[in-house]
Amino acid sequence: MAGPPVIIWEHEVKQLLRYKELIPRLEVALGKFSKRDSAEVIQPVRTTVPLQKHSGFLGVMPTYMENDGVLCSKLVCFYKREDGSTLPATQATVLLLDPEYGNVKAVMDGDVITAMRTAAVSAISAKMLMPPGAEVLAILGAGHQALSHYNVFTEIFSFKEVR
Ligand SMILES: NC(=O)C1=CN([C@@H]2O[C@H](COP(=O)(O)OP(=O)(O)OC[C@H]3O[C@@H](n4cnc5c(N)ncnc54)[C@H](O)[C@@H]3O)[C@@H](O)[C@H]2O)C=CC1
Ligand SMILES: O=C([O-])C1=[NH+]CCC1
Repeated sequence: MAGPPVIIWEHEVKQLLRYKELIPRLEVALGKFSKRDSAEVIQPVRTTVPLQKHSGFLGVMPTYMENDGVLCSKLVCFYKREDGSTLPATQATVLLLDPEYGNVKAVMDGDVITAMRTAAVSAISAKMLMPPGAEVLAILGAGHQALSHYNVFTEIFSFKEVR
């Protein structure tokens, strides 16, 4: 009989996730996804449920990696907030399941995962597309994604200036 799921809170995800480990793992996962081999990665397009009354959406984002034995789904709610609102624009949770039995093994805070994963894949694309010798990093906005993009881009590249 499987025990109850482990809960991994935001401060624990923050301690565990490091760009220097996340980036190579994402590069491997993206490579597997590109092979279009269903034993490597099955990742259907995100399903969204409109939350019209609240100007938002629930997004459901499942993935199965049969060869790696990984079954998980992110649940993310995102909203169009009024200017000056202090409410979060995005809130996410990631569930890790046992693919053989179907029980939930871990419930993880998804906010830090969302911030870091999104910025990390931007950095991976920049590794391939950025002109050599680029000196200025420009970021539009100053929210969560702006901060995580600032963090990863300044960690792995050398810019003279950030705007
Ligand atoms: N593809 C993905 O995996 C993800 C995409 N997102 C998207 O990234 C965007 C940013 O998300 P967060 O950083 O979490 O939101 P956030 O609410 O923390 O930050 C948004 C920032 O944009 C600024 N902003 C809004 N309108 C602007 C304008 N016209 N000009 C300049 N700045 C403006 C706001 O002042 C705020 O600083 C959203 O569109 C969100 O849906 C977020 C998470 C994951
Ligand atoms: O994919 C994602 O995590 C999100 N998309 C828009 C807000 C969050």
